[in-house]
Amino acid sequence: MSIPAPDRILQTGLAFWSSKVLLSALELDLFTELAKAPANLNALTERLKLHPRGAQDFLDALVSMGFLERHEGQYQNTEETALFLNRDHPSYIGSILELANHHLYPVWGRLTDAIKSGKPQHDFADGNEDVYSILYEDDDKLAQFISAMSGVSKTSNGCIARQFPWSHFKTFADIGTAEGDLAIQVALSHPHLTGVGFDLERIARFFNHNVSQHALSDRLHYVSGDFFVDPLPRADVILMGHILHGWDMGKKQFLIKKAFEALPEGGALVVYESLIDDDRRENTHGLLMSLNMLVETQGGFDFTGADCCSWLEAAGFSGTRIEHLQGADSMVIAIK
Ligand SMILES: C[S@@+](CC[C@H](N)C(=O)[O-])C[C@H]1O[C@@H](n2cnc3c(N)ncnc32)[C@H](O)[C@@H]1O
Repeated sequence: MSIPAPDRILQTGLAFWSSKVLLSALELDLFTELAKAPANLNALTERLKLHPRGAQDFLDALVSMGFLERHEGQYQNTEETALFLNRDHPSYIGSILELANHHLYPVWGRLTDAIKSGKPQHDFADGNEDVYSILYEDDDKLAQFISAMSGVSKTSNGCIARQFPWSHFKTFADIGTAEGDLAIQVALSHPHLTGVGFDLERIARFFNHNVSQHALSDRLHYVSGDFFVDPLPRADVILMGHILHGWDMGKKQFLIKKAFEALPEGGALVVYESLIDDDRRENTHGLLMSLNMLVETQGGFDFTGADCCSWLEAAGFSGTRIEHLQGADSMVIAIK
């Protein structure tokens, strides 16, 4: 009979150590600095303005975690960090980690209060404000959040562009598009499509800038609106990425109904999230994402594929099916 070991308990209980080392490395722009050229301890200590006391342990912790390499005293990025954590590289995904470092890390520090009270844990959480109206009051936080959305969604967006049967459709609308990464990836892969990004008015400049950088302004357009107030743009395919999980049950149903109304017969709704497995015991990321909605929003929660299919069918959709995208993300496809 094997005796249980405490290793996993300790690893999880202290996981914030390694998490914070990675987040601080990003905050210090270490990976971007090393993308210019490998450097030794002294050079990095000076360039990043580190105190000598912790510098070597910090850098070697990153080596041991597999985020840096060290050869003959010279530190350099790994293939992974060079690709994803160098701010100057097009595949940079660090913006979600920047959001985690500045915003989520302190808010998650109050998780116990959230679990006991059922309330979000921002400083403003006692009011009834929605998280966006507060986050978007500050230009820097807005820019960070919008770019973080592309960081967290980029890989799944690429899967949706490849996996969904786009050849059957001509138009699409991405609801809550942020800076339009999904719309751009879909349009780049399928030149016959035209699309709309729909989001709050304050996001327009981020979307338009991103779209023009990809020379897609002739096929992708922005429509400003509030999805709780304004009609959704009409299109053959409506996409909702990480939208429904941010809201309570009534608002989820309201948005699904609006999507149904905006689609033609035969049109498709694609909902994509970190769907929780139906038995609620395997997709840890999906379950933690739901707790993230607890600390972040007034009533949001994540859900299983079966939950989502049943809500879509209740709204009149048929032919619902679930397809895995990558990592913890899956999409639910439903036909009107
Ligand atoms: C969690 S982000 C998801 C962004 C993107 N779809 C993705 O998956 O990366 C939610 C998006 O919904 C937008 N949003 C929030 N409330 C909205 C509202 N009332 N009307 C329209 N868009 C809204 C936000 O501005 C944000 O871009």
